[in-house]
Amino acid sequence: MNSAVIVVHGGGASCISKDRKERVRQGIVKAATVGYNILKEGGSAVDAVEGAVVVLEDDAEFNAGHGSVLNENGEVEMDASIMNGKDLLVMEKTHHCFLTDQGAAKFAADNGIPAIPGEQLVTERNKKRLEKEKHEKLTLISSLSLFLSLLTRSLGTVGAVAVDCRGNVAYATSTGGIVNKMPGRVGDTPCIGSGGYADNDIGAISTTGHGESILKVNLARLTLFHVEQGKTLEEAAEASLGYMKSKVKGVGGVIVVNKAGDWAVKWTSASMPWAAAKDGKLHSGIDLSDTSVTDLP
Ligand SMILES: CC(C)C[C@H](NC(=O)C[C@H](N)C(=O)O)C(=O)O
Repeated sequence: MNSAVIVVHGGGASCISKDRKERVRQGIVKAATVGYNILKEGGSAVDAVEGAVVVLEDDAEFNAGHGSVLNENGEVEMDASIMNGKDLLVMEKTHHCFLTDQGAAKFAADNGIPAIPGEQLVTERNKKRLEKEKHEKLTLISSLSLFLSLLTRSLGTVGAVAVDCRGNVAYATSTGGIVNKMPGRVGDTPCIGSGGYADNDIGAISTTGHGESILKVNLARLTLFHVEQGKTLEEAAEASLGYMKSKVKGVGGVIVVNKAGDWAVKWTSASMPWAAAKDGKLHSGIDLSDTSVTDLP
């Protein structure tokens, strides 16, 4: 029997205020705990990553589901993907890999998923964020302010990777994308190989960061390629994030697990809220300096 492992992330954040930090940590810990309990009850890795990501989608602190950032028109347009490492299956109820817009809405309705009006996902914080972004875009004069605005543009994409007791791995990633994006913009998050990847023979990974950069280097598959070549999860993550930075100046973060139950978290953004549950212990952190380990209930 494999030991169950789940790792979750809450995006590649920039500087988070102290009180928000606490709410973010609570959300991340809750998601990891929910996912871990699913695994402990014998649930599959796919069920665990889905359960963990749903917790974060419902939490308005994160840029996914309720609390998603807004596009140029002030609307929510979300991207998400999920994958089973057992058979590389992306969907359980269709053989297709991608569904968008009206087709996705019809598929959800046909499967009994209740429709929620887009406005219900819009929060005051994100309305303000869009206004600020639009204003800054008009007044940007120095490259420093451009850099700072890029750093704060989008934070709170969510993701999870897990190994279940049967040794299957899975990932799920979900996001509202980047604030003030063009309607119709598709990021890395729904794209298999960029927003994540899962293959029992290698491992599972979920990514966050500048979507256009992640897409250009296929960050998820690139990281697992390094694992296939014999690097440790940590070394592989460092190599792929380093490549993305040097090649396209993109920052981001990844969480990775393998069948053996090894796990790693790595980021080149200022910080990345994350939590990992394994062997009854919960590891979590936001900045490089604040990793903590506690016993799970
Ligand atoms: C500045 C970055 C590190 C923030 C990061 N953004 C995303 O992950 C966006 C997603 N990959 C996309 O492009 O649609 C976040 O949400 O935390």
